[in-house]
Amino acid sequence: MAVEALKVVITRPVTFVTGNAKKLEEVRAIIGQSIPLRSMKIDLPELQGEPDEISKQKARLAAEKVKGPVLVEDTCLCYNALKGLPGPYVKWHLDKTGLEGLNNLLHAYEDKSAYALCTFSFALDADSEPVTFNGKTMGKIVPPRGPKDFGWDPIFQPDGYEQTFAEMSKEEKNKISHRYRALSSVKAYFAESEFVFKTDDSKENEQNASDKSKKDSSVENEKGDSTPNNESNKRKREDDVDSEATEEDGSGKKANVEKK
Ligand SMILES: O=c1[nH]c(=O)c2ncn([C@@H]3O[C@H](COP(=O)(O)OP(=O)(O)OP(=O)(O)O)[C@@H](O)[C@H]3O)c2[nH]1
Ligand SMILES: [Mg+2]
Repeated sequence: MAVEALKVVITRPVTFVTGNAKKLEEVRAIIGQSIPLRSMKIDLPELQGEPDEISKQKARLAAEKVKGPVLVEDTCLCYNALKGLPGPYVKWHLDKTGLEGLNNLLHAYEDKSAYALCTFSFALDADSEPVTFNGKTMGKIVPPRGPKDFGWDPIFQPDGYEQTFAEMSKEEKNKISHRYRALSSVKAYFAESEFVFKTDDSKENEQNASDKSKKDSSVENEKGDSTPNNESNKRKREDDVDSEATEEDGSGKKANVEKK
């Protein structure tokens, strides 16, 4: 009885909210079946500040939209010579100046060391304080090598490896990446938590994932409003989540979280 009283029953899968299809791909590969998960494309605002606060605020905004349990993440690429910059602002550097620009930022410095940082936040609902999980991979910034299909992977060479993230197989990257490390903590948190998932619709959500004809939801079309330049908002980035990667039940149900 006492143990049951501590259980928190969650009746909907955790919604991973992102606008980035490549992130989603890696998150799915790393999480596997360990947590009931679906995804939703919402372009959350690009916030300023420290990584933990940015990630927590993303979770609060996502939980307000989803009205249920959410997982979000924010990724930083931090140069030691620049005291952690570009950090959370790497997306705009990449968009505006490309890989070459990201490389040139270190032109005047001998120290090319850097780290990739991933900060996940989980919020049970819009009223709960988000819980944050970090993962870091140390490495250095090098001239681009490898396929250019995901962000700054071609210029990041993790310590102890001769290859950049882009040159590695996905399986190899997912064993050592910032995202893998942060998700290890997320998985441990759920394994040790008082949460019990009773998600009748988990089958349905898996089907939605492979339903290629599923149309974009109204939530999906909501845009964050902090993009510094409308032009870059209009441009379809190759790593944007497309309708194929979107799973959304569109129910707008209230948070299905019962505290027993
Ligand atoms: O080479 C890479 N390897 C990675 O492992 C990785 N993870 C993220 N990124 C890029 O770094 C910026 C983070 O910004 P970010 O966290 O705000 O992401 P995002 O806006 O694309 O999606 P989201 O915020 O909707 O989840 C964006 O340009 C991402 O494309 C990566 N690039
Ligand atoms: Mg973002």
